[in-house]
Amino acid sequence: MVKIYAPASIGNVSVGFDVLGAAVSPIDGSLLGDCVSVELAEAYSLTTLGRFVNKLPSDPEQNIVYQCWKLFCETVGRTIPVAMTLEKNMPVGSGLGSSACSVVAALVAMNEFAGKPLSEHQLLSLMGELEGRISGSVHYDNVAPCYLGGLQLMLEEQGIISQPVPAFDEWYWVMAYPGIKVSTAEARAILPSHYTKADIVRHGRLLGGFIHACHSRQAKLAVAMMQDIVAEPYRTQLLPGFAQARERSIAAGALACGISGSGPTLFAICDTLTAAEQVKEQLVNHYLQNDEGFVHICRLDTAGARKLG
Ligand SMILES: Nc1ncnc2c1ncn2[C@@H]1O[C@H](COP(=O)(O)OP(=O)(O)O)[C@@H](O)[C@H]1O
Ligand SMILES: N[C@@H](CCOP(=O)(O)O)C(=O)O
Repeated sequence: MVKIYAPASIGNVSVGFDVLGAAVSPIDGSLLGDCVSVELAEAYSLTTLGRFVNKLPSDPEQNIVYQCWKLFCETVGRTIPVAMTLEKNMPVGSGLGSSACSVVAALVAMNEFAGKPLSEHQLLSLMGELEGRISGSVHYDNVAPCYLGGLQLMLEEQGIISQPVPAFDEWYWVMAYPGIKVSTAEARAILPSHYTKADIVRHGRLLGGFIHACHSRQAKLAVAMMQDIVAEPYRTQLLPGFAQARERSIAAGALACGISGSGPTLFAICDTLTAAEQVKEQLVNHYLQNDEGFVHICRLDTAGARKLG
């Protein structure tokens, strides 16, 4: 039996729409991610369990894990009969890369089970394709960090999909999921299809500046560059209380704050645990909308998808 855990991720990280992503894990050791296990069986089956199992599609063939199994078998050229189990610990439509967690855990588990017939590059390509089926267009900013860990920049040139960017070890990432759903496909559909030349120039300056600041170890500059002009101005309307929650987070000591993926999860970066705890308190009291919501203080998850059993 192979069991794989795949961690939550922050798509875009404000400044890199579709091209920057970060994997995160709570500092209290809890697992914020999905697990998929695979064992030999006479025929394919999928069992689902976990806190958010009731948010999955009722038709098992609509579950992305089934589609992962099917595409994996097609790619390796043989039908592999397995019993798969998905522990759905991630809320669906949360902005925490929930579908990516299932996709990454399922494909890594299948690859391990089958004796690693696919390379890292082949697996990542499949992950992007499956994520594209769900959100309407291929983007790797959740699957790449979820699979490979850390802060990842999508390159998609010269046979390279993604490469790591050095982040700042002192940063805490406070993740607040309010408990409501935002569909990634819908949050993508409301974005403009054209941007002005001024926006393009500013976006290039911010993203280039952020990556430069990471490589030259200038944390203050990196934080200053974390501005989202591509998605946030248009998506804020989908996130009740986001603008106020951001103001409260900054007032409580956060260095930066933005939408995680397409939301509704918000992330806030702090450079001390004291500040992270103060931000967490503000978000628990003012951003959560129901008892499905939660706030976790996280660190970057540098390991990515990994074997649990
Ligand atoms: N294993 C799965 N995990 C999450 N979503 C799934 C899964 N299988 C199918 N889906 C469907 O994929 C869509 C995921 O929605 P999306 O807004 O992209 O979520 P997220 O941003 O959290 O990944 C939902 O319609 C959901 O029903
Ligand atoms: N770059 C994508 C990221 C979507 O992340 P998700 O966690 O909301 O699926 C986007 O912003 O659309």
